[in-house]
Amino acid sequence: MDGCWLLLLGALLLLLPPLLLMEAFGALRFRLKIISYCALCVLLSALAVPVCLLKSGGRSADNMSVVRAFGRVMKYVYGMRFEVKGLENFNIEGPCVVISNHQSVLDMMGLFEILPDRCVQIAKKELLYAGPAGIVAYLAGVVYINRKRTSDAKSIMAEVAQTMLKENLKVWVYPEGTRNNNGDLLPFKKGAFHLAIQAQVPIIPVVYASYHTFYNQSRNLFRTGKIKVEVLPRVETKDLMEENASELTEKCYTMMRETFFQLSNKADETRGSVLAAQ
Ligand SMILES: CCCCCCCCCCCCCCC(=O)SCCNC(=O)CCNC(=O)[C@H](O)C(C)(C)COP(=O)(O)OP(=O)(O)OC[C@H]1O[C@@H](n2cnc3c(N)ncnc32)[C@H](O)[C@@H]1OP(=O)(O)O
Ligand SMILES: CCCCCCCC/C=C\CCCCCCCC(=O)OC[C@@H](O)COP(=O)(O)O
Repeated sequence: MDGCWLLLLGALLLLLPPLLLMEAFGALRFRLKIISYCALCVLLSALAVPVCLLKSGGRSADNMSVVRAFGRVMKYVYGMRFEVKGLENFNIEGPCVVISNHQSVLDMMGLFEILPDRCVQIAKKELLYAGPAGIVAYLAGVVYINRKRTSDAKSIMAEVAQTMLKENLKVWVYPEGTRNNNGDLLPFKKGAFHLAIQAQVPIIPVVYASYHTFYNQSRNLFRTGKIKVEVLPRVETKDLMEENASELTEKCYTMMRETFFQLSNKADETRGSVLAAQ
C-alpha cells in the first residue's frame, strides 16, 4: 500500500513541472498575442495618419472613415467574425449618442465593424499618448477626457453637446467608463445621458455579447471567435431635463443588461434564474 502512495506521489511530482510549464507558456502566449494586437493597432494607425492628413489636412470627423477602413483589417488577422442585428437603427437623421458595453481592447474590432459615418468616441486622455494610435484618434475627432477630474470632464462633455449639433456628429460613449470582462455590465456613469439630454438627441444603445468563449484574461484565453452584436432602437430624450439623467441611465442600463444576457446565452442571475444552455 505504501508503495502505491509513493508511486502516486512520484507520478504527481513528475507531472508538476510540465503542467507548470504549460501554464507559464499559456500566459506567455496570451501576453504575446495582446502585445501583437496593440502593435498591429499602432502599425495600422501609423499608416492611417498620412492618409487622414491628405484627406482633411488636420482634425476632422471625416477621418474616422479612414481609421475604420484600416481598423477593419484587425478582425481578419485575429479571426473574429461578427453577427450583427439591428443595424438599421443607426439610420437616423442628425446627431445622437451611441452607448455600448466595453469588455477589452478587442472592442476596437467590434467598434470598427459597425461604426456609422461621422461618429467620434469619448476616450480617456491617456490614450492620446499611445503613439500613432493616439494621434490618429485625435485626427479622427476623438474627444479626450480626464476621468480623474469630474468637473473638467463635465465641461468638455458640455462643449461636445454644442459641437455635435453644430457639426452633425454622432458621439460614441462607453458608459461603464472602463474595460470590464467579468461577464456582466458595470453600473453606468452618467456623462453620456447628460450629454444626450443637453443636446436633446436620441440615444442608441449597442450591446456586444460576452467574449467568455474566446477571450478571458484571467484564463489566458484569446482565440478566434464569433461576436454577436445588437443595435437597439433609439431611446428619445426630447423634453427630458437634467434631473431625469438618473432614470434615463437606469432605463438604458436595464435594457442593455437584459440584451447582454440574452446575446451571451446567460440568464440574469440577480433574478435567480438558471443559466441557459451555454
Ligand atoms: C487603425 C487602428 C486604430 C486604432 C486607434 C483607435 C481609435 C479609436 C479610439 C476609440 C477609443 C475608445 C476609448 C474608450 C475609453 O477610453 S473608455 C474611458 C473613457 N470614457 C468615459 O469615461 C466615458 C464614461 N464616463 C462618464 O461619462 C463619466 O460620467 C464622466 C463624465 C467621465 C465623469 O466621471 P465620474 O466623475 O466618475 O462620474 P459620474 O458619472 O459618477 O458623475 C458624477 C456626478 O456628475 C454628474 N455628471 C456627470 N456628467 C455630467 C455632465 N456632462 N453634465 C452634468 N453633470 C454631469 C453626475 O450626474 C453625477 O452627479 P449625481 O450623482 O447625479 O448627483
Ligand atoms: C511596436 C510596439 C508597440 C507596442 C504596443 C504599444 C502600446 C500601444 C497601446 C495601445 C494601442 C492601441 C490603442 C487602441 C485603443 C484602445 C482603446 C481601449 O480599449 O482603451 C481602454 C480604455 O477604454 C479604458 O481603459 P481602462 O480599462 O480604464 O484602463
